[in-house]
Amino acid sequence: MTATLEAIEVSRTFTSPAGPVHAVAQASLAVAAGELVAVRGRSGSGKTTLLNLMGGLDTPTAGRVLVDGVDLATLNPAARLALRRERIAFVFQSFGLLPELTARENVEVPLRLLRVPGPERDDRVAEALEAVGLTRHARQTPPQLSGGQRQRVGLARAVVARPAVLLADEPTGQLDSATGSEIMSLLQDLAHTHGMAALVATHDPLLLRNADRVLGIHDGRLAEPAR
Ligand SMILES: Nc1ncnc2c1ncn2[C@@H]1O[C@H](COP(=O)(O)OP(=O)(O)OP(=O)(O)O)[C@@H](O)[C@H]1O
Repeated sequence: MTATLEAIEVSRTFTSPAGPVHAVAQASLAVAAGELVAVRGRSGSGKTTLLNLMGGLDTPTAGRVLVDGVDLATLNPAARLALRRERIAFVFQSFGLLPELTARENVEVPLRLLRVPGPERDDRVAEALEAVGLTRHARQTPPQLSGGQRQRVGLARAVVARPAVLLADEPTGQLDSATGSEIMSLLQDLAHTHGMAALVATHDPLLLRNADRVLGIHDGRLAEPAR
């Protein structure tokens, strides 16, 4: 089976006053549709850098990143932006919600960017909120929601555009461990149900039981398995 998300010998080297930093070094990985892969590593091991490369937010110094078999480096900036909007979704530790908008309106944002017509938007937002169990809270704004509920809004917003790839950077980092486990389990359900290739960075070993596969990252180098 072709992988939805693939890295081939990807490296990212930063220059710093102290010399080059090899944040990611020759990383290769493949995530299939409907699979949730966790990348586990300590602070500074290269998780965020790897996720940014996989989502086209950063460009590798060497190697290739493929989404649906398309090498991101072959796309011009407009095509890359379009691919990011249509095929890739991010979930952040800090939720990344707009505090003045309701949960419903936050989830609607990606569909507005994609110019999805109003009635279809309404249906898809309702469906996404239901998938994360937040229908009753649709009219509340983020400050009126708990941390776990906010992250559910973040997940609904991530899946509403039906992306092929879901990237989550420490999505449970701000939550207590029980709520964090619930969110991780929901992420896995969403990946399975929607057939998304999901890549999740975490340093929390408790969350790994909800991953279909776990990779370790250490000094920018991936290793498998890491249980
Ligand atoms: N823009 C940059 N310039 C220079 N060095 C950077 C830059 N971004 C990241 N690094 C370095 O690259 C390495 C990997 O950082 P990265 O943020 O990917 O780690 P991480 O595993 O996500 O850490 P954390 O769990 O703390 O978020 C670190 O040594 C970091 O200092």
